[in-house]
Amino acid sequence: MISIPTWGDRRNIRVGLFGGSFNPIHEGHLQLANRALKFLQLDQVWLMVSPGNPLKVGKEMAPFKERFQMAKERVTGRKIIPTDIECRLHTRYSCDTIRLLKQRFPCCNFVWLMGADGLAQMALWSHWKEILKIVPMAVFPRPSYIYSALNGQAAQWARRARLPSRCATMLADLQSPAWVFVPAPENSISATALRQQRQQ
Ligand SMILES: Nc1ncnc2c1ncn2[C@@H]1O[C@H](COP(=O)(O)OP(=O)(O)OP(=O)(O)O)[C@@H](O)[C@H]1O
Ligand SMILES: O=C(O)c1ccc[n+]([C@@H]2O[C@H](COP(=O)([O-])O)[C@@H](O)[C@H]2O)c1
Repeated sequence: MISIPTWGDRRNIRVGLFGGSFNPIHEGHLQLANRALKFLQLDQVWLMVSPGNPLKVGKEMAPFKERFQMAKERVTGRKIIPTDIECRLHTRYSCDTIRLLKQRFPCCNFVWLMGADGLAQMALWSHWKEILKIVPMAVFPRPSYIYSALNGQAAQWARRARLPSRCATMLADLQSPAWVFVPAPENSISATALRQQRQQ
């Protein structure tokens, strides 16, 4: 269950929404979540284990329970919170998830977090333009995807909404569309490579 901290004062809490298959969770995911906490000055990152990426139907996928359990075991600390919220909301498409979360948690200012590969293929997502219009977004480098991310259809469509990385600390509080490409160390690890290693 997600517990929302309450501040004695005023402000909404800043939450990074980090969705993924996490099949399995790995160091690249944790690096991204930790970098987001610091660089965007977030209060929490919700690591939303996907019941099933709509673009990965038919691909090798461990059962949801197993992926969620691995995420809970791997994540330490209180700011990165593995959650099954998409199962609870009965959503699979990110746009539906974001719409519902914004309604249910008006005390939260959300930012969508993803690696460069996500932005590179975002134009294949359901209602991708609406996603860009309703939530600010932070994109993190991933080897071999940076060029396709920054030159892809989604980035080009939203090019006027791209802000310099020095704006990252206020991204959660900004009106969307707004997005930042976050400078961060690159890590070539992938869940695909880990699954292949296990099979050898
Ligand atoms: N090495 C990495 N560097 C930066 N971002 C990453 C990295 N690995 C995963 N991500 C990001 O984490 C999120 C969840 O990714 P996902 O669970 O699909 O992992 P993956 O390693 O890409 O899996 P697979 O190889 O099975 O496609 C996505 O936004 C993805 O861009
Ligand atoms: O909404 C969509 O159409 C959509 C299509 C592909 C991926 N996503 C989301 O993107 C996030 C990353 O997915 P994945 O499988 O690459 O880890 C996860 O939250 C998915 O639900 C969403």
